[in-house]
Amino acid sequence: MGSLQAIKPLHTIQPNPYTTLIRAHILVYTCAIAALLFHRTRSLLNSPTFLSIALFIADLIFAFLSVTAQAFRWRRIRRTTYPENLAYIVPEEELPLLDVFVCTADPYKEPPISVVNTALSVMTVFDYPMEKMSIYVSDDGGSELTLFAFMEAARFARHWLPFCRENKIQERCPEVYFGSMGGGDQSKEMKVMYEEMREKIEKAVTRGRVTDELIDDEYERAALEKCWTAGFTRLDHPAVIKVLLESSEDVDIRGHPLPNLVYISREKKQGVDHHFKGGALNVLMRVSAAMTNAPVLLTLDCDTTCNDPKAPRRALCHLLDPHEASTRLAFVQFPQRFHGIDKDDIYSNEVRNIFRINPMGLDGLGCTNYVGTGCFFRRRAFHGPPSSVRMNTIGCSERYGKMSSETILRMARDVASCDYEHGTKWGLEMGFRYGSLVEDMYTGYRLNCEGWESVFCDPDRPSFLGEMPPSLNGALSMHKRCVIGLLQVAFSKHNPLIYFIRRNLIAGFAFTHFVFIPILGIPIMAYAFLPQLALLNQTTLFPTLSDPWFYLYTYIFLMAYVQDMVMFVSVKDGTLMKWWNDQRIWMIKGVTCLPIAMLEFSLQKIGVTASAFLVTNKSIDDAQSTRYKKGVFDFGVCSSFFVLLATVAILNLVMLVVGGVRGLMEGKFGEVFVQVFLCGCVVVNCLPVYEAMVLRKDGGRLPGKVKVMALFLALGLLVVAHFCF
Ligand SMILES: O=c1ccn([C@@H]2O[C@H](COP(=O)(O)OP(=O)(O)O[C@H]3O[C@H](CO)[C@@H](O)[C@H](O)[C@H]3O)[C@@H](O)[C@H]2O)c(=O)[nH]1
Ligand SMILES: [Mn+2]
Repeated sequence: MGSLQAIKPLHTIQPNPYTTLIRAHILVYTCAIAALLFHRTRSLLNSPTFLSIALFIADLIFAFLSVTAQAFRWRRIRRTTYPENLAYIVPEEELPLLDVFVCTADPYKEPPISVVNTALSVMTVFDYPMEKMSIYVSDDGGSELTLFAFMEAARFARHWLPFCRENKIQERCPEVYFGSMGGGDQSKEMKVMYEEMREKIEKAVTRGRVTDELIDDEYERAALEKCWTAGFTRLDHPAVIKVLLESSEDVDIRGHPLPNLVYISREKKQGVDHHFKGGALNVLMRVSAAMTNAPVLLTLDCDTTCNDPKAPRRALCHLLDPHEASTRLAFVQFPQRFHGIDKDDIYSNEVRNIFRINPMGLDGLGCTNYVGTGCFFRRRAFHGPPSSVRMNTIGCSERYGKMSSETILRMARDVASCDYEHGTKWGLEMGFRYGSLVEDMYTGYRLNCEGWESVFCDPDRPSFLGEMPPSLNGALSMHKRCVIGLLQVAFSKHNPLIYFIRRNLIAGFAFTHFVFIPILGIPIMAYAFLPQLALLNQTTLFPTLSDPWFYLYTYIFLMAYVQDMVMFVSVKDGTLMKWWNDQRIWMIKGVTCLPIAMLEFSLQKIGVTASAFLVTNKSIDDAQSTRYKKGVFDFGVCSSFFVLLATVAILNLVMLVVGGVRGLMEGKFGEVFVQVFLCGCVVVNCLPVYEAMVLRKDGGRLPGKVKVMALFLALGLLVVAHFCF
C-alpha cells in the first residue's frame, strides 16, 4: 500500500508558504498588545475613573480575543484530494454504503419543494452507486405537506434519474436545471413533469393541507390518512416512518436501481425536551442504523444542494486512506457556501471567517469544526473515543433485510420515540451532543476532545451550496441564535479554556477564541459609546498625537485590520469590497446581536427564559430580494437590532461634529484626535443607516418608530453623560 500511495496519492497538504513570517508577526503583535495593556494599567492606576475602568475592561477583552485569534494563523494549510485515485485503493463494488441525512423543521419557513430539491440533488449530482445511497429525511415540522412532497418526489425520481443519466445532466438539482435553461425537446417533457409536481406541492402548502384532488392514488391517500389523524399536532404526535423508495425493489423507468428514500418524523410529546436539530439527527442515526447502517454519513440542511459529483469520493479519499492516521478521522467538512449572494455581499452572508478562513487554521491543527451541513462522518465516531472502538478500515456493513418489513419498521419507530434516549448516553457521550444551539460546532468540538480528528475540504468548485437570508434582520437574528449557542459552550463544563487547552495548546486557543467571540459585544459597545460620550465634556482618554504611545495604538489598530483583510482576500473570490462590507457587518453585529444575545443568554442562565432554536426563514419576499440583488440595505422592520444601530449612528454623527469642531476651534485637536477618529470610523460604516433614515422612500427604509426611539435613546445618553462624566 505504502508505495502505491506514494505514486497515487489520495490527498496532499500544502502548508501556507508564509508560515514563518506569520509566526514572527504573531510574536511581535502579541508583544505590542502586552505593551498596550501595560500602558493601560499604568494610566488606570493614575486616574481610576468609571470611564478608564470600563475602557480597560474593554481592552482586556480585545486583547484576549486578539491573542487567541492568532491560533488560527499558526499553521494554515490547504488540501487537495485526488478522487480519481480512489479506485486504486477500493474497487467500485467495495465502496462503502452512504447514509444521507436531510433535516427540515417547518414547511412554511422551509418550502417542501426546496427540501425535495435537496434530496433530488443528492441522487442526481453525486457520482456514486445509487444502490449504496440512502436518503433519510427528518421532518421536525411533523407535516403532511412534507410527506406529500416526498411521495411526489419519489415518483418523479423514477423519471428524473434516467433522464439525467441519459442526457449527462449531472451537476444540478431540478430547480436549477429547469430555471437556467429553456431546454431542448427532450427536456420539455421532464420540465412539464417537474412543474406539475412543483405546482401540486405549492398548492398544498398555500392551502395548508393536502386536499383531495391533489392526491393521485390510494397509496398516498392511505399514507396521509392513516398518520395525520385527529389530535396530531406538530408538537404532539407519534413517530411517522415511511419507506418511500427501497433500493432492493424500486427501479426507475429504465429498470435501474434507485437509492433508498425514507421519511421520518420522530415522536413528539408536549413537555419533553426534543433537543432541536441535534435530537433529530440522533433519531436519523438510529433509524438508519436499523435499516442500512452505512459506515459513512452525510448531514445536510434542507437548503443545501449538492454541486460536486465527486464530493463523496473526496471525503472517502480521507476516510479510506490506508495510513494509520485516517483511523482517527471522524469527519470531513466541506465549507458552507451559498448561492444567490449579491456581488459585494453587503450582509457578509458568506461568513468567510467562520466557514472558510478559520477552518483552514483549525485544519492545520488537526481539528476543523463541524458546521452543520455538507459534512461526511464516520458513523463509529459517534459511539465513543477512537481508542474505545475497533480500528479497521471502513468496509461495507451488512443490511438487516427488507427495510419496509414490519419488524424493521417497528424497531425504527421504537428508536424514534421520545423516551428512547432516557437513561442512555445519547446526546451526552454518544451521537450529536445536546446543550448548545450550535449543536454542530459543539458536537465537532466534543469529538475533537475525545481524540478524534477532522479535516477541512474546500475545493475551488463549491461542493455544496446553501442559502442565506437576504435581509439584514434575518442575518442578524440567525447570528444571534448562533452566538447564544456559542455562549452556552463557553460557559459549560466542556469550555475549551479548561477542557481542551491541556490537550492541544494552540487548538485550545483557537476553540477558546471561537466560543468567546460573543463577548466582543462588550468592547465594541464600549468603543461605540464611551469615547464619544466623553468628548462631550472633552475628557481625553487616549494618547495625544504627540505622545509616542500613540504609535503603538496606531500599529495595533492598523494591524488588526490589515491581518483581517489579508486573510479575507487570500481565500478565493475575496474582494476588497466584500471585505469592507464584512468589517461593517462585524461592527453592526457588535452593537446589535452580540449585546442582545448576551442579555438573552444571561436571562436563560438565571432561568427567566428558555432557549429556543428559531429556524431561519428560507422563503423569500420579492421586494426584499430585489433590493438585495441591487446591494441596497434592508432596514424595513421594527427590530430592536435597528434601534440600537440607529442610536449608535446618531450619537457618533453628533459627536463627530461636536468633537471635531470644538477640537479645531479650541486648538486641542491632538488631544481628542483618537476619539474623533473613532466617531469617524463608525459614521463611515453607518452611511447606509443615515441614508435609510432620511433619504430613502422604499420599503427598506428605517421605520419611523425605530428612528424616534433611537433619537430619544441617543438624547438620553447625551444627557446622562453630560452629568456623569
Ligand atoms: O428543531 C429543529 C430546528 C432545526 N432543524 C433543521 O436544522 C437545519 C438548520 O436550521 P436553520 O435554521 O436553517 O439553521 P441555519 O440558520 O442555516 O444555521 C446554521 O447554524 C445551525 C446551528 O449552529 C446549524 O445547525 C446549521 O447547519 C447552520 O447552517 C435546518 O435544516 C432545519 O430544518 C431541525 O431539524 N429541527
Ligand atoms: Mn443554513
